[in-house]
Amino acid sequence: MSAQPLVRVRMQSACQHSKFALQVSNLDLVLDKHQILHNISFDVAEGQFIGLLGPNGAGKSSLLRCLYRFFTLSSGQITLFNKTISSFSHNEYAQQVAVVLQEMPEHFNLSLYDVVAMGITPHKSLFSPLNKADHELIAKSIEQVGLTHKINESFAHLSGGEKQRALIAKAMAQKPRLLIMDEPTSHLDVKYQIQIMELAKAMGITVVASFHDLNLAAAMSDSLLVLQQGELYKSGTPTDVLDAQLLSDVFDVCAEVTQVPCPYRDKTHIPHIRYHFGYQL
Ligand SMILES: Nc1ncnc2c1ncn2[C@@H]1O[C@H](COP(=O)(O)OP(=O)(O)OP(=O)(O)O)[C@@H](O)[C@H]1O
Repeated sequence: MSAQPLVRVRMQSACQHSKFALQVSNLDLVLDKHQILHNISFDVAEGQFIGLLGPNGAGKSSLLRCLYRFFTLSSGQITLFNKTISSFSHNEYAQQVAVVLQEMPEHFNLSLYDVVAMGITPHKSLFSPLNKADHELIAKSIEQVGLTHKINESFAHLSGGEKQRALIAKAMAQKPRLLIMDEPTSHLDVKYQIQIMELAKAMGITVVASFHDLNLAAAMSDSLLVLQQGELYKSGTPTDVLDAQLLSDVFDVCAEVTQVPCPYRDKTHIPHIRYHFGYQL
């Protein structure tokens, strides 16, 4: 691995003076005596869309689990809007951070509507009923993911992709300031892979999302973080990060990288990867 010096990375190219949503400092994670993450530091400016990349086992889910407090750091610090994440109460954190995972939670007896309504819970006091604005927000969130026709169906009976879209709608109803997504498009057909990421982007909030589709990550992300063997290997804009050398060194594939116009940013280009096949020959 052509390791780069581990520097404190500031991902704020689009907005030099905005405040940081997230600051990760010298993060180490040790599980069962194994060092899973090592000395990870980066800052994310508010409103940035960050793509988290790396091969299988690189530590993407583990890093995201640290961000959403499923794992406790072995050392280092994470702050959300200048406040260390361990100092938030459970409810305060749920008001700020929504999480969409690739695993499906079991909601056996709930309708799609009920599941999306759960997104509003952190903002309601105990036993306070949903009001008209809440119902409108739930219906609008469901409409935005294209599931209005299934609104009263059992969540358990939805397809994998429909469940994933329902969980995005729940995150939208939650109105978070940070959205964490761990491979949220894994069950989706290609149209919804793009649409879900565009919906997340349109929320206008800070997003940290892991991807295996590098072209989708390049198109959606303001900045990329590349992990390898638990370390931050490279970071920067998609154009800075994704080149043939990195794809060979980190992902062990042979590919050609060209620059194509970016659908989201005028006059900018983003990398487009074309993989070469024939590894078994
Ligand atoms: N609870 C755990 N206990 C021990 N080791 C773990 C635990 N969770 C993850 N690991 C290990 O940490 C490493 C990183 O796993 P992680 O799931 O974070 O990788 P990833 O980049 O998300 O991989 P993938 O792309 O395959 O989902 C792996 O070697 C994994 O076996």
